[in-house]
Amino acid sequence: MNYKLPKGALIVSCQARADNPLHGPQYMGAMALAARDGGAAGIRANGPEDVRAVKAAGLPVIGINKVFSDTYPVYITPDFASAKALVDAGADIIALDCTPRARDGEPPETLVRRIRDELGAEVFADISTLEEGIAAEKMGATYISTTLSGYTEYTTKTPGPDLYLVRALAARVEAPIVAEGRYNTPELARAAIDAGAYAVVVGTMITNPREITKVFAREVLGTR
Ligand SMILES: CC(=O)N[C@H](C=O)[C@@H](O)[C@H](O)[C@H](O)COP(=O)(O)O
Repeated sequence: MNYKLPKGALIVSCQARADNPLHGPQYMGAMALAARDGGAAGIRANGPEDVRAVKAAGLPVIGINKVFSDTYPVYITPDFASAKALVDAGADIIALDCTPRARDGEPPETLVRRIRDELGAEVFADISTLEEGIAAEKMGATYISTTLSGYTEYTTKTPGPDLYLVRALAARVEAPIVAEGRYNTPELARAAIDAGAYAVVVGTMITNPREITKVFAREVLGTR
């Protein structure tokens, strides 16, 4: 199988919410260029505007569309329309929440099939447990990513990444496993590959200067 993401890839997530001074496609486009020049082999970006901007780096783009709801916990590309907007903007791969949690509309198995068949895009399943990863592979997801470990109501957020989940998935799933979430040092990113990950996504510690500054400030000011 020919995957759009190369094996052993470092993927850089270029995201900045509205409250972040770096919010906006101009900044995220520049982040993607910097990430590419530093050796990233793929970019993860949120929303059609940022996806369009990060395409300029010429790397495979994993698009997500965060849509928050007062009623449902699922917010990462929760429906077909949000996925289609990303493909229209140039995303090569669509990441979506593949947990079985309640959402407004089609279940993940239908979304995965429609994204593959109707939009012709690879599917990147964001999951939080081993069982969800096994289910996402059966749905036909191209990649299985640990993105949501620690961010669902039934998983625990540890200070570090969930390397146990990477190992467990690598032992049970044929599809490429992507390690994502709190890979905050180069050593942890490498540990993910050693644990069986096909690729690793790093966001905050590469592309969020505010959060990186906080880490330094806590240490320097002794407010840890
Ligand atoms: C849970 C959720 O919504 N995660 C998001 C998914 O796109 C992003 O906010 C994370 O920054 C991304 O997963 C990378 O992780 P980290 O920033 O820890 O390297």
